[in-house]
Amino acid sequence: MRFFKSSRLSEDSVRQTLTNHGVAPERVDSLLVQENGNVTLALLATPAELEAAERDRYEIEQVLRGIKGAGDVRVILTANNATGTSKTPPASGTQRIRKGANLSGSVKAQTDPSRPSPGNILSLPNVKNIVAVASAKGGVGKSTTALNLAMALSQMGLKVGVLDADVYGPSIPTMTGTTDTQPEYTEEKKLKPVEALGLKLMSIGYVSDVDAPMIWRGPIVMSAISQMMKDVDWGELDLLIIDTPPGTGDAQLTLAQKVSLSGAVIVSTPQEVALADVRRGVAMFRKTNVPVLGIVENMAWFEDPASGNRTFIFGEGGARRMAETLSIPLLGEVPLLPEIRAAGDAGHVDSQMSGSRQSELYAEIAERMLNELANAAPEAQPKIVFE
Ligand SMILES: Nc1ncnc2c1ncn2[C@@H]1O[C@H](COP(=O)(O)OP(=O)(O)OP(=O)(O)O)[C@@H](O)[C@H]1O
Repeated sequence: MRFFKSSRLSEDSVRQTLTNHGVAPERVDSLLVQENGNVTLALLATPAELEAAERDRYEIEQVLRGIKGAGDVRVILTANNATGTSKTPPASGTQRIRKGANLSGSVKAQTDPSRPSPGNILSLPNVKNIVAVASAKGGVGKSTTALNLAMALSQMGLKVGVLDADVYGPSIPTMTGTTDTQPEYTEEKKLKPVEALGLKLMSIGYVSDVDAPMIWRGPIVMSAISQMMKDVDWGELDLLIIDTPPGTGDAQLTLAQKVSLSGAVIVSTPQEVALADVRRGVAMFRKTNVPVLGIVENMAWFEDPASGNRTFIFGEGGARRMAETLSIPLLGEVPLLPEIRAAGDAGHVDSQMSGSRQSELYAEIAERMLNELANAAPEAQPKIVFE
């Protein structure tokens, strides 16, 4: 899609208005003024100034809405890119922007006496369960697990959404072949999730320019995630799976504290060094009273396609032992399967699903996870009958 400067409302006049209201030009990360007067502005903010920046964001939105000729106005906060340099300005005649997101809306704040931060708990009224899929390290197959698990749950007849909150490397658009899809808006100016593979999908990759590596710290990660939760029209869902950013730092802790999670699934590879991280992940969720539904051991072994012989590249049974030690269920062991990698990279995760080894493995994992969820929060369960 190409955007052209408006004859009525120009980028220059918006910039001038911003300057008049004390917004330093270097804080403008990107600006889009569409022909119909819609304005989308990304403002730079550092984690330290986030609260004040949120107030600014609101005020600036009001000011821009007041300009003659302005249509929909969206102001979003963003972090500096890794080098601290601003991005290349748009070519003349057209204006480039992070994919625009209408990220204003409402979310029901819910108090939960069992959580350490009873204020600011984010829940979604029509979503029965929110489950985080987490890993202490990147690259262990967290997104692969989140997506395949979501698909297995959907194939059981549940309404499932996936929120790709892996701000460091959103991979759900690639894995679902939806990188070129831009979410549309509802009449209420909420983002419609992208629908693919029977799932409702939303990713930071749809609403942000992911070309530039970003520094995302806890508050900014949380701000992005809460915007993606509350400003997306998820509709009724039995389960929303959150593909979380890898790690056990402040970003993950904030997420565990502030999102009303029904539970967490931890993904790990089997080697000891990875398992040491699992302890930290489990401790973090336990500290925030989020039930750990279990561990998925990914890349558990390599299986020779010809002979069926297994090679335990990363060691054998590590996650099983760790699950026993920590008294959490082992939801499943997924071997290194070339078709899992190929399907994920090609954006055809569903191509191997029907009746395949992969589909059976993830169906078992999904079934165990639902059982754990039923134990953790029996009153919030989706109704499902196994035959
Ligand atoms: N069981 C598996 N067999 C074969 N390939 C796999 C398996 N699990 C994951 N992969 C591949 O490993 C790579 C990393 O997986 P994925 O993106 O899911 O990891 P991640 O933990 O989400 O990583 P990041 O944190 O960097 O996003 C992908 O190319 C994926 O297709």
